[in-house]
Amino acid sequence: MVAESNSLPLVSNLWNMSNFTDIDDPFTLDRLRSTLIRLEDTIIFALIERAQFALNRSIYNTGSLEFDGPTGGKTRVRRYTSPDEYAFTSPLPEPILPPVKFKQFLADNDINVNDKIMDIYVNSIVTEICDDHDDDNYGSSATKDIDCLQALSRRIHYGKFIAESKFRDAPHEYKRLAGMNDRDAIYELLTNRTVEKKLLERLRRKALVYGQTLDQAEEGKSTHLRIPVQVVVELYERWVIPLTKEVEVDYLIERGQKATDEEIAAIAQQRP
Ligand SMILES: O=C(O)C(=O)C[C@]1(C(=O)O)C=C[C@@H](O)C=C1
Repeated sequence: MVAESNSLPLVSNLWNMSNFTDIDDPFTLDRLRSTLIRLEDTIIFALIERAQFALNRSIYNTGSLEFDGPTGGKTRVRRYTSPDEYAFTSPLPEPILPPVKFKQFLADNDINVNDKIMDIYVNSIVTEICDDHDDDNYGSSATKDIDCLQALSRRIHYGKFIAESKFRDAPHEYKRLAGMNDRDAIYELLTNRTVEKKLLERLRRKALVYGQTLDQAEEGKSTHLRIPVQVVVELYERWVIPLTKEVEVDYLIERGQKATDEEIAAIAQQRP
């Protein structure tokens, strides 16, 4: 049996059934951006969860993170059949739930930057948020690592959906630039500096509020933050946004080069 899902659920977890069957077009830029905003919360809380444990350097020796704990379990409930979930381990066990038929939005592609995310996470992120000592909480630390990695991966690969939406808004222009393999021009065209600035300001406020222990009466005044605000903002500035844009450029190059003139005309008619 194949379960039906008319639209890609954007707010609930995608490997569950959709609550969003009544949304006409779940792929407008505004809707997609609202998912990115919600994922900010997921990422900040995942980092806070990880930061309660020490760095425990030894768990990052080759092979240590390749365990079948949460990844295996979530695979069984079809997490990685969802078009915005990319597993860090393989091979994956077969899901025990029937497959969901997701509405096709993305063009076929095999863009996957999980190796880069893993490298950056291990060498530049977890080292910033955790105290550098060993507290023996290896299992808990690794479990929280998987949560952080999976949330970051989902956010960054969401760039494909954003890119497809942008492509449909300006198909001729993206096809032309992709035809010239002009990555820089595509990068400029997809960049929205106002959105990025607002995002970083919002993130600063969220990290400040979510990171508080609330052991002081007045909100916003707590001196005990569970994670440094600057680390969260820099994480986005240095890694999350640039990697999302890299995914977007990769996707748009492939998308534009493969699109036929007939397809471009049809898209332009749908989204004048
Ligand atoms: O919201 C968009 O338009 C995106 O492409 C996403 C994003 C981001 O990573 O947050 C990336 C590029 C834009 O400059 C703005 C924001």
